[in-house]
This record gives sequence, structure tokens and C-alpha cells, in this order.
Amino acid sequence: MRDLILASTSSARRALMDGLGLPYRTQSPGVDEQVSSLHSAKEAVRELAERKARAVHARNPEAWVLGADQLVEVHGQTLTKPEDRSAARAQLTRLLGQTHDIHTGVCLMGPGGQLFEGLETARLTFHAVTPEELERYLDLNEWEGCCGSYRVEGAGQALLARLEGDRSNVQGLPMVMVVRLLRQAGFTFFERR
Ligand SMILES: Nc1nc2c(ncn2[C@@H]2O[C@H](COP(=O)(O)OP(=O)(O)OP(=O)(O)O)[C@@H](O)[C@H]2O)c(=O)[nH]1
Repeated sequence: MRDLILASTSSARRALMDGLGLPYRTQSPGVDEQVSSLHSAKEAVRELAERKARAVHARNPEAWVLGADQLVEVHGQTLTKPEDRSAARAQLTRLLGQTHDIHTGVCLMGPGGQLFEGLETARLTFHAVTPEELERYLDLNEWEGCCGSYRVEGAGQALLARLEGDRSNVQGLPMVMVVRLLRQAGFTFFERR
């Protein structure tokens, strides 16, 4: 059986991989997530997804390693995970009543150094809500650990006026693409264990 590692500390990514039913384990990528400011959001998430996969693969050269990275892009500005409630309020203020893109880069690295990678974008439009409603949403703390400061599978879906793309991409892994990469790499599914 193939040794598959999810190079991630994200509970949302783990939940998505759990749903797929393939045996896997997780390891923290432990990489510096700084990228050149000259990079576009799409270039940044592709580079960081590969950086995470390579870092864990270097420690586990016989394994298959899946890395991912995500950024929100709104009117040319990129948003990562907010550091505190104030940063989350600023992020959501930029997103409410607007349309933004969430980009996720995915990189699958094999024992022989084979690379399978992809990038997926979802486009979301949020309702404009009152400052009082925004404060009530912030009270739910869904902003913690999420780039863009919302959870599309949680109460944050009440902010969502329109979603184009793979909903799982918003949560952290575009599973339609992840399955495509795994199948390209020769993974088989529904094995009796
Ligand atoms: N549950 C949930 N998580 C979200 C949502 N939107 C973004 N995220 C999370 O936001 C994080 C994006 O930051 P990244 O830097 O790509 O990943 P990370 O959290 O640092 O985790 P690593 O994979 O260990 O790098 C991921 O953990 C995503 O799962 C959402 O709608 N729901």
C-alpha cells in the first residue's frame, strides 16, 4: 500500500482527506511561507504548495506527499490568515458586498521525485452586511486559521451570495483536482483493507 502524507497542519484539509477514505498520515510542512512580493497570488500558492510537499518529501523520500497553499485575492490585494480579530474585521470588511477569488495550489510529489500539480480558483460574492452583523460573525471565531476570515462550511455560508467553483477548494483542498492528481499518479480507490 502506498504511503501517503498530507503535508499540512490544517484541520479543514484533514477533514477533506478523511472524507476521501484513502489511508494517509499528516506531517507539518514547517516551511517559511514568505514568497517574493513580485509573485502573483497564483504563482505564490503554486510555489508554496511545492515548497511544503518538497520539505516533507525530503524527510520521507519513499512516500507520496501532498502539499497545498491558499490565498484570497480581492481587487488585486492578497489576504492570508488573519493574526487577530482586528485583522479579521479588516479582511471581511474588504470582502463584504464584493466578489473575490480564492486560489489553492496543490502539489503531489512521488518517491522518484515525480511531481503532479495544479491550481484551482473559486469565485465568491458576499452579501453586504451591517457592522453589527459583522461583529456577531466575528464573535463566532470562525476567522481563526482561515485565510479570508470565514468558514464556508460554517456559519460563514450566511455571508455567501454566490459561489462559482469547487466548494471544497474554499475549505482548503479542491477535491475534484486532488482526485485527478492522485489518479494521474496511479492511486487506486475503494481498496478492501
Ligand atoms: N474550515 C475552513 N478553513 C478554511 C476556509 N477557507 C480557508 N481555510 C483555511 O485557511 C488556511 C489557508 O492557509 P494555508 O497557509 O494555505 O494553510 P495553513 O492553515 O497554514 O496549513 P498548512 O497546510 O499546514 O500550511 C487553510 O488551513 C484552509 O483550510 C473555510 O472556508 N473553511
